[in-house]
Amino acid sequence: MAVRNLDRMATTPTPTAADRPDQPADPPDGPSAGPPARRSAVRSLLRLWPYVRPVRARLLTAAVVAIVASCVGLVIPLVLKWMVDGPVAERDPAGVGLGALYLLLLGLAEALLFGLRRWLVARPLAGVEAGMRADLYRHLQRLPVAFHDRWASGQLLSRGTGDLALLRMFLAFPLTFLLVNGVTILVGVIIMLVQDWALGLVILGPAVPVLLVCVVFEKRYALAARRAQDQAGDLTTVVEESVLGIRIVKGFGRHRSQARAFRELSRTLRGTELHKARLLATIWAAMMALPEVAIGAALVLGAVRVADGDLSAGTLVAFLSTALALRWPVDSIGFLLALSQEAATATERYFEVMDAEPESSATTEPADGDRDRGHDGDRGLRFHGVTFRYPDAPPGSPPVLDRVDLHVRPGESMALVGATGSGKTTLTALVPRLYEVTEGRITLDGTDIRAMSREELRTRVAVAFEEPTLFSASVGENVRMGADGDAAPMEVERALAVAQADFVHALPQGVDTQVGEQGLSLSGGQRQRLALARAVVGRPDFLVLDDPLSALDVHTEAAVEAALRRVLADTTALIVAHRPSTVLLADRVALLSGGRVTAVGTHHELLRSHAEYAHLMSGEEEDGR
Ligand SMILES: Nc1ncnc2c1ncn2[C@@H]1O[C@H](COP(=O)(O)OP(=O)(O)OP(=O)(O)O)[C@@H](O)[C@H]1O
Repeated sequence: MAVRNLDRMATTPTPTAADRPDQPADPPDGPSAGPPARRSAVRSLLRLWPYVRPVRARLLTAAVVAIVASCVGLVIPLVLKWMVDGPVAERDPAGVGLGALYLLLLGLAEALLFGLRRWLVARPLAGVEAGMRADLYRHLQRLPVAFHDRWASGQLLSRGTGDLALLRMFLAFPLTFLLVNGVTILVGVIIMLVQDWALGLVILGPAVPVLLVCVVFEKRYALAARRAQDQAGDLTTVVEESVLGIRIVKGFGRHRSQARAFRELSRTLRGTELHKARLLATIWAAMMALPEVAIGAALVLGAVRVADGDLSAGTLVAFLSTALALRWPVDSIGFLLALSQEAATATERYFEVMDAEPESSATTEPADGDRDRGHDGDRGLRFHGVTFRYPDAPPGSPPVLDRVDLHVRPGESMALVGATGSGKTTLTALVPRLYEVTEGRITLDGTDIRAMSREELRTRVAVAFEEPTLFSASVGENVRMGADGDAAPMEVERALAVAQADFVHALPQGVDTQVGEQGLSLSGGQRQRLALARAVVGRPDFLVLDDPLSALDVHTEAAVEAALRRVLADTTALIVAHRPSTVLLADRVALLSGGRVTAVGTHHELLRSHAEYAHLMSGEEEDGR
């Protein structure tokens, strides 16, 4: 199926956030889970509280330290006033020297306090980020396959990396500095009003237009930030698909079209980022220009009043120094608001995934029919009127599986045959509960699989798929994953022998050889055999194999089957098969057609009695002989 996905990727670009540049992008979580059209940034950010709670004391201390540091900065103008009206006016060099010493000490204290703040927050915030990332990863593992079918992996990756980094930055800077700057501005304004209330009012003049600009900016920036973050997720998806599908991209000469798709997405993202930059530039300009005009006006008015003798020169110096000291806290508000908006968006995107319902671990009561488990007719693997429709299938579309009845007897191996797209993979995916049946039930030795815990089910049922996924680990570790990682070396050897994976011993470090990302350094057949060894290492009662031997030559396949029969004589197996060679090795065959099992029998019986089966097998019948 992965190969199919890559094929699709190479030919049909999926719709992305970038295709909808005029709207905030919907998360790819189905129609109902889109972001609210208008949301409160504060409410979104409040959801971070459970993560911030454990480090709240540190954050609060850091904020207090920053406020003290900032207020220390505001004392400097008062020392200046004292110097200008005192020692400077009186031409007292010792007093000026003392004043300079005070200024130096105040500056030093301010710098040290800001340094202390950074030290206080660095470690706990790295912990918050790591904790959130661990929760996200854990949650992703628990989400049903249907969720992963719907979501582009790049969207998930970008949430686990870029968005979380944004959140750490928000907790380190904007969260603290919006508070620190707010308090600094308040204290500074009070100092200025106390110095001279008329000049203070002049300085306060631009407050109303600045507030209006902030409100408009906040709304627009929220939309732009959401769009940019979603588009970054789309871009990650394209990069990831191109890297994973590099063989198909190269094999089909798709590098130009992939490069074009990448360019288009990055151009769209660049456009959105420029839009954000323009919004940011506008608010910076407003936040810098308006207070600057007010300071200019206060300077003129103050100078006139000093000339008239209404105001002391020291007061004017102190007043203007305070106003200038407030410039950075005011100027940076736009930037801090922008970061806060991005953090609110990142929080929403994070919780869109975290809010998705995980696989339920609850078990249901066994149906009445399940109570007499062990009854001969019920033993083995049984499908009872199983109907299945994919969760994201269009409403009204016919089910993929329609009232399927099938009984694989204990110890029997049953081949599942059907035209491409007939639902074979889907049927096998229902046994380990990768998807839940829509109607009907599946029983293992008479027990409904929904009445078992997932752990129990996955101990009893092992699976291997046509496209084998190997993890970046040693061969042994990959195989042991089939037995909760605790299979003895003897068991691993046995499983490798069943899967005819003798090639492992010729690898540089034998079973300790690392296999690369997705085992790309091994051949398709070798990977399939390792995946099969992983499936059998735990000696499962039930084995579900989705055409896992397709890449093997007929002789190796026969050897694998013979070993499987010998070693796993008690195992009940359902094997999706395309080739007559595979089918011949099964005890019986079930034909899946039109979503139903239309015939069950031995290969030869079906060949004689069933035209569709004969037709399906005819393509390779000659080769199989
Ligand atoms: N995740 C999914 N979401 C929605 N529809 C799906 C999904 N996976 C498969 N389908 C659809 O379900 C139907 C059965 O697919 P399935 O993969 O089970 O067929 P198959 O018999 O295994 O085919 P093949 O022999 O080609 O592997 C197809 O029409 C397919 O498009």
